[in-house]
Amino acid sequence: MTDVLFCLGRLLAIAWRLDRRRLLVGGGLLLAGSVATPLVAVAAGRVVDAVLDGAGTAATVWALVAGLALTGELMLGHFAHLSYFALAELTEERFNRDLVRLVNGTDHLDRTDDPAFADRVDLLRQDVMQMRATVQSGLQLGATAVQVLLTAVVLSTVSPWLLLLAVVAVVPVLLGRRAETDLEQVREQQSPTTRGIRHLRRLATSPASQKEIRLSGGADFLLARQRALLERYDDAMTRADVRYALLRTGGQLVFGLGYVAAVLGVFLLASQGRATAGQVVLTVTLATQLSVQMSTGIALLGSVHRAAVGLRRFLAFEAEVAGDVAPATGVPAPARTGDGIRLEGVTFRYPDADVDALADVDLHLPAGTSVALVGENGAGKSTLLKLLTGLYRPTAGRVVVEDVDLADVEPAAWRARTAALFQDLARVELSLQHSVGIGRLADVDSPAAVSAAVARAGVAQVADDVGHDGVLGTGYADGRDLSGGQWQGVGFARTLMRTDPLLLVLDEPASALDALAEQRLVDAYRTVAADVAARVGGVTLFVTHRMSTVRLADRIVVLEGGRVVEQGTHDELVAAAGRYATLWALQSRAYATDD
Ligand SMILES: Nc1ncnc2c1ncn2[C@@H]1O[C@H](COP(=O)(O)OP(=O)(O)OP(=O)(O)O)[C@@H](O)[C@H]1O
Repeated sequence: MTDVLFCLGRLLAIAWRLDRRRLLVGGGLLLAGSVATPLVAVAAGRVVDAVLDGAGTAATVWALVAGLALTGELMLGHFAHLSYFALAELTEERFNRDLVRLVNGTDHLDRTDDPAFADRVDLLRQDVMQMRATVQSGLQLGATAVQVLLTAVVLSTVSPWLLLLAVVAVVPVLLGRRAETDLEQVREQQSPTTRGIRHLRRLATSPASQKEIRLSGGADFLLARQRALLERYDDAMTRADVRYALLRTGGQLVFGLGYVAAVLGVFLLASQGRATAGQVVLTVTLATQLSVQMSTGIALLGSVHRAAVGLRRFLAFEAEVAGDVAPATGVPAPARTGDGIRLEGVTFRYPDADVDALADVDLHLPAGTSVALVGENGAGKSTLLKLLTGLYRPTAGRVVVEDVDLADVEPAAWRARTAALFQDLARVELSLQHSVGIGRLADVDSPAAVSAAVARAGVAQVADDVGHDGVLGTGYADGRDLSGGQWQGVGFARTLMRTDPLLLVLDEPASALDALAEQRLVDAYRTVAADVAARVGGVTLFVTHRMSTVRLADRIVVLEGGRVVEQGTHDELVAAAGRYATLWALQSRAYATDD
């Protein structure tokens, strides 16, 4: 019960802050409506007694009271609904906003890569929907409690023994709550399965994967896997539903027996002349109402209880995120670098992985240089970039910028001084202005800043075709879809919104580009790298498998199995006749053969 009270207190306090007028109007109308139900029963009893006494006027007055109470109850309910519906919308919006902030609020990506984290976010989304309804449920629960209280008071005027009926009515409430808790537990245990079902559904229908699925004929395979998961989910939920139904039926049965005893008791009193016919009618009506009120109460309590579980989950998540956000250390990012960036004994292992993705890496990236990272698939190149951009924290060792450990630099300050284009770049389906502008929020609405970034990235043609207000992609509006290479170009422009990065990172920036576009990108990259180097001593780090581009770098670092195995200039590494020289020879030969 403490959970329910805590949840109601918290949500009503939020609703109070969001719109106290609506909360008061909705609550007030519901409370007024709750008086009407017992009043109808009292009036019905009085009508019967008045008719039996031959008191026509009294019968008419009480009949009018009953009619008015009934009409009032319906109308008040309707107007109350308008108020709490609007409140529910506001509450949902507020929690959704918080959720987006929290999911993006951690300083590091470590948990975002974790499937369990995705489960939790999925569940939190459902919790928000549940909490949306709870302001309404909470108010209705209050009104129902008042109804039950009034009903009990009126019943006690017939016989104090009838108060026992209200006590018996608590049994279904308790069993109902127990049933809800059990069901909620099973639902939570099943969340990896439901996530799997949703994932397979998305995989089979999303435009990104549709082509391959269709061509490979994989739809049946996905459907079969989805069916297997659905069966597992249905099995678990059916068992849980049966337990739920049994517990609730047990509770209702206890109340049913109490109800029968109460009605028989009043019949007995009437036969002894100790109760009037009107009181028999009153008891039968109120006892029936009590049953309805109690089951409404149980349902509402269940809904609030579920919301309470969700709210606890939400608050725990909020506290965790707060714990993950480094306290503002006050160490700002340096204005420019003279020494560059150093990795000292850096080791990194992904959560739940068995081996290190990077092991004991010592590396100096001198200020103002452009560095190419080379290595086979899985060598650790992208991981290194993620550590340098501060998205991950090293498991051991440190990244140092101008003698300051990156761990001590305020994450937001470091992020503001890094610009990155990752190979799994985000297709930001907004207007071109915002899709590019979001790269530097201060200039998100500045057409001049976006035009400059677009020009520097060499994708002015796309901007000319689409226009700044033209929507990119077809995800939410009738926008213009771009080719893979054009998306990459737009991503590059987004990266270049940051004009003074200490670290510019490009992970396979040309993987989707044709030869001409690649050349344009390489030219743009060289200009930008030189500019960044001259102005702030920034380091440009890029990953590419194309050796012709690698060759242009001031320095080349070769990674293998998470370790740095070679580094130097192109000429030095070719002369060393090691790993790099082999890769260079392989690609040169391929080009020579192509020729
Ligand atoms: N999110 C993750 N969770 C667990 N392991 C991961 C994750 N991302 C990468 N890895 C593993 O870490 C190692 C290094 O991966 P990384 O993506 O850094 O390689 P890469 O050199 O960039 O490869 P590629 O050239 O294919 O992009 C690989 O063994 C990979 O399987």
